[in-house]
Amino acid sequence: MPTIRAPASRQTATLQVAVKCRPLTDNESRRSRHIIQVIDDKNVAVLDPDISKGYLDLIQNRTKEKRYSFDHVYAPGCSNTDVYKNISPTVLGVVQGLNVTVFAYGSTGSGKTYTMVGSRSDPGLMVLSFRTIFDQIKKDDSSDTFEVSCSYLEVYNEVIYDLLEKSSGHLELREDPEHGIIVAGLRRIKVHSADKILELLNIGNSRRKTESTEANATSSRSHAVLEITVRRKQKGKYGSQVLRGKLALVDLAGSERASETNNFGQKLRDGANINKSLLALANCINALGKQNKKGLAYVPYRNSKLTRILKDGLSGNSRTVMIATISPADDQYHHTTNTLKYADRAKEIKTHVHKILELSTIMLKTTRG
Ligand SMILES: Nc1ncnc2c1ncn2[C@@H]1O[C@H](COP(=O)(O)OP(=O)(O)OP(=O)(O)O)[C@@H](O)[C@H]1O
Repeated sequence: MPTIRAPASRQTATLQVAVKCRPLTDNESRRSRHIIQVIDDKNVAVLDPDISKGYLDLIQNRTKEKRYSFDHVYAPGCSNTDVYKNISPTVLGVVQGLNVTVFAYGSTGSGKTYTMVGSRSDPGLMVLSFRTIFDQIKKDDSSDTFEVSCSYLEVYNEVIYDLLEKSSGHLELREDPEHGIIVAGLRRIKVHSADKILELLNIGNSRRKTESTEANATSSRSHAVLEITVRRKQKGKYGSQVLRGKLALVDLAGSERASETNNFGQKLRDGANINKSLLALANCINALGKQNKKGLAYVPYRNSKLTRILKDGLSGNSRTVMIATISPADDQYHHTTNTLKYADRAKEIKTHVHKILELSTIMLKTTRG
């Protein structure tokens, strides 16, 4: 169906960046020190992992302690619901025809899957998002009608698979003049309740490639993208128009150092491919951050499937939230500061948000007269 942009609603948005620190795991509590100090709901310090340094080192700047500021900082005691409370208004833009992207970024074992998928007692952002979308639709007292559909894919070793297909073949990315980057042949299922999406999410997650690595017992070896599309049909004086909003929820695979995971063979190759796409993502974040500070810079989206899929979320028509996940353990200092460095750069990224209107057949007939 042909689409047009709604020019009146076009606005610039800044990427919203939040940091979530998980608690020490039981294993870590025995061998690691907690080095994350959440100063307040916007500021966080990573303490020097070397405890031999004292006050004098600190004032003479000989310490590796680092401080950062973000839109939100969540301490280890915070639940996924606490995180969701602050992003819920953004997520609900999807019911008004806006595109929204939420992604978790962090090293292996830092809590990305926990944040996006969660557990029964602490549901993650994917589950909380689609529950509130359906609640919002139920509460809507206009005469608009809604159609919700969902797709779920993974990028594993630079190959795209449909997580909603039992034995999915390799899927290809295509550039569509109206819809931007699309995944050809990806199944999109119409859903009428949050429970149905939860069922699809669980089926998809059971098909996701996970492995036990030294760094995380159930490490995600693929990047997963759950996409929820809401088509809102509005009846007006001159026929009807359809607003189309899209919510992309992304759980990235963890970046890791081969030397730390003790992987070899296939696992090592997986790790290299995961790192390749995460490096491409980091390079895009770098370039986009520079672009907003110093003007135009080349952004290498085409270097990986992941960055092509995330292109809209990173600079195009999307309100975007990045949740940087970190571990509080002292032996993760380098991973943590690396994650926070990219999160800090991502704060500079701007997107350009506008509603997408689909021209309905009624309207086309009217305009064709
Ligand atoms: N907020 C939290 N509260 C309690 N446990 C948590 C929390 N966040 C993460 N964990 C635990 O930490 C471990 C690693 O988390 P998770 O699997 O989400 O990491 P990940 O970043 O997705 O890792 P990978 O990239 O390897 O897939 C899991 O055992 C998880 O249950």
